[in-house]
Amino acid sequence: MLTASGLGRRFGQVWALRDCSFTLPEGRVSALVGPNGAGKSTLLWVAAGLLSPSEGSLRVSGEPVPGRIHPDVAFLAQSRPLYSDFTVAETLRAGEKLNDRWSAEYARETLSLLSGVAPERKVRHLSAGERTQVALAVALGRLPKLLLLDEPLSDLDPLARDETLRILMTDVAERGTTVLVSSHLLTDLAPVCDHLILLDRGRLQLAGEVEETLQAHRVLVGPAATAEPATERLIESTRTGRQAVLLARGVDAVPDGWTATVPELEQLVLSYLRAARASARQ
Ligand SMILES: Nc1ncnc2c1ncn2[C@@H]1O[C@H](COP(=O)(O)OP(=O)(O)OP(=O)(O)O)[C@@H](O)[C@H]1O
Repeated sequence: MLTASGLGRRFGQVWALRDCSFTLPEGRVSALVGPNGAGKSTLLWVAAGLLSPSEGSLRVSGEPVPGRIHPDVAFLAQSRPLYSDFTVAETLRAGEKLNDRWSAEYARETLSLLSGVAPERKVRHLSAGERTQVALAVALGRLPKLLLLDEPLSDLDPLARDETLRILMTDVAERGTTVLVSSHLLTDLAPVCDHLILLDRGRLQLAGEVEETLQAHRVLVGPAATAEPATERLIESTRTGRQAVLLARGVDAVPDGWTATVPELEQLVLSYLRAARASARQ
């Protein structure tokens, strides 16, 4: 559905995105994670066709992304661009006029499942969370094949967050939508995402199936005084008193006195980010 090859985007001298190659699995939810300034929004803008790549290429359904939003794609930008003078009902009507493919019923239903923002309310009077919900309803009303969401959960209360994730899962299950969603709220996202893209300072740190990626790693805990177990790649090693805790990829044998467990998603992501930070400081 979405394939990036050697993708990069530069703003002046700064590369916001560099040498990114990955393929998003169709009909699945992919989480796009990374610290502030990692390049997540830039990647979503390029994927939406609203920002051109400085190098490499990006294809949606096998075709190069045009310099405008593709009819099969819906993008929820972080700024939630909506006309502030419109009411919610006028916003949904505009969606109908501006899109060849549009389901007024689906947009209305999404909105009512979320918060039931009254249709006569002006967009400029909505709270940040209510704007997000209207923007999400507009995005889904386009019946996209690829849904790009930039921090959709950030200003939602826990109930709306839960409902949003439920709506996304239903959409993926019933319409086979491919979703790429950026978020700092990894704990919320973990139960719904099948695929992970981890960015740091514009570079891809990890890209792959969540379960496969977790199973390829181990958290090793053992006595700090003994030799570290042999691993294919040591990501992070920390020592607290007499105990050593390692996160590693490709662990064949676990020596006596050591334990090995599969990491949690959040633990894996944090280890990769700390390791990338440490190597950048050297
Ligand atoms: N229009 C722009 N002009 C100049 N620099 C930009 C522009 N947009 C982004 N950048 C820079 O590109 C880098 C990546 O920014 P981006 O917004 O993509 O990160 P992000 O991962 O979405 O961050 P956050 O989690 O804080 O939203 C940052 O260093 C940012 O300052």
